[in-house]
Amino acid sequence: MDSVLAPSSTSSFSSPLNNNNNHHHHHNKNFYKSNINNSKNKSRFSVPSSSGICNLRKFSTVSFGYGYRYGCGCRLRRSSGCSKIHDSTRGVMASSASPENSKPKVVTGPGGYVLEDVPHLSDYIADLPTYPNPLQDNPAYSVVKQYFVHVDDSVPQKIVVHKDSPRGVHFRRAGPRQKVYFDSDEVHACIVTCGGLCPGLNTVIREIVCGLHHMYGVKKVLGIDGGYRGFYAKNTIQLNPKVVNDIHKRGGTILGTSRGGHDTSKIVDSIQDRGINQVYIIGGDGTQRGASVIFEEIRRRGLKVSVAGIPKTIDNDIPVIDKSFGFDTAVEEAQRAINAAHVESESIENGIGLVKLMGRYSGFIAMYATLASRDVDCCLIPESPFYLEGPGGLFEYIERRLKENGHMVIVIAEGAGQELLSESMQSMTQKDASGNKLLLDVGLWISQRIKDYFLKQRKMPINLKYIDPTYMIRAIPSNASDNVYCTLLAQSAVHGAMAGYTGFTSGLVNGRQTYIPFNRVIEKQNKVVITDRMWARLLSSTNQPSFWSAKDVIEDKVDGEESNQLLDNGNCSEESLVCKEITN
Ligand SMILES: Nc1ncnc2c1ncn2[C@@H]1O[C@H](COP(=O)(O)OP(=O)(O)O)[C@@H](O)[C@H]1O
Ligand SMILES: O=P(O)(O)OC[C@H]1O[C@](O)(COP(=O)(O)O)[C@@H](O)[C@@H]1O
Ligand SMILES: [Mg+2]
Repeated sequence: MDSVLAPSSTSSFSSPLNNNNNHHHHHNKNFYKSNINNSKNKSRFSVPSSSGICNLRKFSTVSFGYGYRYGCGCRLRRSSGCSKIHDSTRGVMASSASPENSKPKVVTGPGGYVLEDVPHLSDYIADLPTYPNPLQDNPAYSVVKQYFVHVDDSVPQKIVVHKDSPRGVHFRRAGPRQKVYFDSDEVHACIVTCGGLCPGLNTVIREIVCGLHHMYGVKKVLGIDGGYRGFYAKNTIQLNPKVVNDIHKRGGTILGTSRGGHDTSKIVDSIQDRGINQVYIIGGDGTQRGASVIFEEIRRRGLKVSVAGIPKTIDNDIPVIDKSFGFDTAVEEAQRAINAAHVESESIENGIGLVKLMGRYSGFIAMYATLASRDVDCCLIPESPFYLEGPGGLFEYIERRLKENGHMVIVIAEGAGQELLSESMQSMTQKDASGNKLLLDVGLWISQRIKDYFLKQRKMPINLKYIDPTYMIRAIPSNASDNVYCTLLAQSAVHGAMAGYTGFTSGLVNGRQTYIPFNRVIEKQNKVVITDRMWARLLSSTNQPSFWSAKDVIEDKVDGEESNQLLDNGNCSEESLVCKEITN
């Protein structure tokens, strides 16, 4: 690595990698106190409240960059006794700290090597003490040849390269570090789950709690009830290995979830008030956006609080990562609905089995469920516009399949054909509490259109059975492979937070666990690329029309340059998940 292009914009930048010689502070419980007292703004820290002086030993946060930012774990802060001091402190912080967001940390090296690094607490807090990683005394890990991840280990985003290709973008490899930035007793972690359900949420919760407890001896873990708003509007739940022991066998999230309710300053106030110093945020694209602004506010206040995201999305629409947890489970569960549709349609004359699957903007579940099943004759996804009437349209294809085969199965993603629906129904302006567009039910709509066309227009008897298993798929526990995947994601997040990294999402890139900066997971959406080989495989397995005219194909070949470029820069391998990152 030869240069840091854009380190954090805070006053002091010290690489976490070079900062391993501070462990002489180990067990110095008065560390914060002594350093605060050494600060040139020392007088600010001894303002008495009506209930006495706040216990400096309880301070969970320090920053020396501006000399007078601090946080406090004191429970009295919201009470009349302490609020004046703390509120005024927030005022001071707001006026003194840099208002702009942190800049991406990019490190370059020889041969076109680029590391898109994640922030570290030491980027904005000077002289943080480090401690030996407690894992080195863990008997389970004593057999591991290489205990700790090398400080320079990184994972390439693109693994298909040419002889002369530059080394390209890399992400920091996840895993335990030799030195950690939290003493076990000092850690007060919290976990929150936001957005829609996804198989595996409980496994991630379980493994964060057990990982913190068993690997790092952390005892204080708080569950935030009901998503982001739970930080300031709900009770919390104490979590320990006993409480979470068998939750991975249940669907949903034991913590509850919600959409909307993201109030950054109330959330960060709550984090500060409770003395929380590690925040684990499990959720989809919206949640990671929320996590990113929470991180920025925490950094702005100079708090020693690590923010770690774990990407959750049943739709698999988060970019960079190979695939999201719960996706395999969803594809597997979708087989049951597709099988039912097949059995039903096969058993009656001109039977049509129609299955709606989730996928708001990305049709991965529908595509993979179709490819896995082999009973599907047509798969409709949001990325591939289709039309109903006329040559090359859906109705013509249905009629042909019924004549050839006597029955057919159609899989449709919930976000497919929305533009056709909005033409015939009122426009889609409604949004959910998080600001996501509320979709019209494409399954009911298309069922009706098919029935009207064949029964009324063509006077051809058909039997259509519509199955909507969407919430049944989302609500089940994760399968075996997702359980293992969830464990790795959760443990990686724990290792990262303990090592002082922050503002990162834990994710699988080319089969290796990495830390990805928030900006990379929130800037785009992962989409099926319909001009790539995986969609061609699907078309050839179903024999469905592409719904593309020759003109469209030629036009797309011209536009295609862009998507190929995206593919090159993206995580997508044509042999695994074929995808495209689009800008929101
Ligand atoms: N741009 C944003 N900034 C801050 N918070 C957001 C943003 N988008 C969504 N959120 C919050 O993230 C949470 C989950 O978002 P949502 O879109 O419902 O689900 P998901 O995270 O699964 O995509 C909600 O509480 C929502 O308020
Ligand atoms: O009815 P809800 O809970 O809003 O969920 C429906 C949506 O949730 C999803 O599963 C995606 O949810 P997320 O954005 O939370 O990942 C979509 O497929 C679907 O449109
Ligand atoms: Mg989402």
